[in-house]
Amino acid sequence: MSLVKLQGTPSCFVCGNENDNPRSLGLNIFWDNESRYTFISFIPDESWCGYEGMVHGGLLAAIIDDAMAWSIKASDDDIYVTGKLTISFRKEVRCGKKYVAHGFLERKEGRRAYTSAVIKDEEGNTCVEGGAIFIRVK
Ligand SMILES: CCCCC/C=C\C/C=C\C/C=C\C/C=C\CCCC(=O)SCCNC(=O)CCNC(=O)[C@H](O)C(C)(C)COP(=O)(O)OP(=O)(O)OC[C@H]1O[C@@H](n2cnc3c(N)ncnc32)[C@H](O)[C@@H]1OP(=O)(O)O
Repeated sequence: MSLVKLQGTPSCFVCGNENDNPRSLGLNIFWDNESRYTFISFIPDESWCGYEGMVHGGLLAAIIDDAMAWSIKASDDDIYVTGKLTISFRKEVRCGKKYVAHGFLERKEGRRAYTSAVIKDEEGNTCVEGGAIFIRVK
């Protein structure tokens, strides 16, 4: 594994910093140059919950979205926005446990970039799967 830290977007809800966005989760995003995927490690706390102890699915979707956006951005200076996002919640994500998200750029077709992502627990179980079509805006 050869991880490179990506710069993040200062005001981003997922990968920003507390000065530019006090509500940001402040997650660090890394790029694995060998495996060609993004790497986001996180331990959700109670403030991430929907039901008690269970992490809110919308918040996991935001992490998945970021993991995929940065899989494009890692090798492309153009700006892409999420056009279509799909999520499958396979296994509950619990507060206080450690997880990792990976985003993959599958292919590009014209202005579209097709991506996929997973969130796994420490045992390697897939908890969330995602897919997206991003559209290049410039
Ligand atoms: C925009 C400024 C952003 C500034 C950012 C600055 C710095 C960023 C730096 C680093 C960023 C790194 C990481 C980012 C971190 C987090 C990422 C979060 C991402 C988001 O959270 S971002 C918010 C949610 N996102 C939106 O807020 C999009 C709203 N929406 C639109 O802005 C338009 O809807 C748009 C532009 C999508 C299309 O509009 P349009 O008029 O330009 O293009 P048009 O409709 O002609 O489609 C052209 C081709 O895309 C295909 N196409 C279009 N839509 C599709 C869809 N939904 N599904 C499948 N294919 C689709 C067509 O089928 C056609 O395909 P074809 O060319 O083959 O015919």
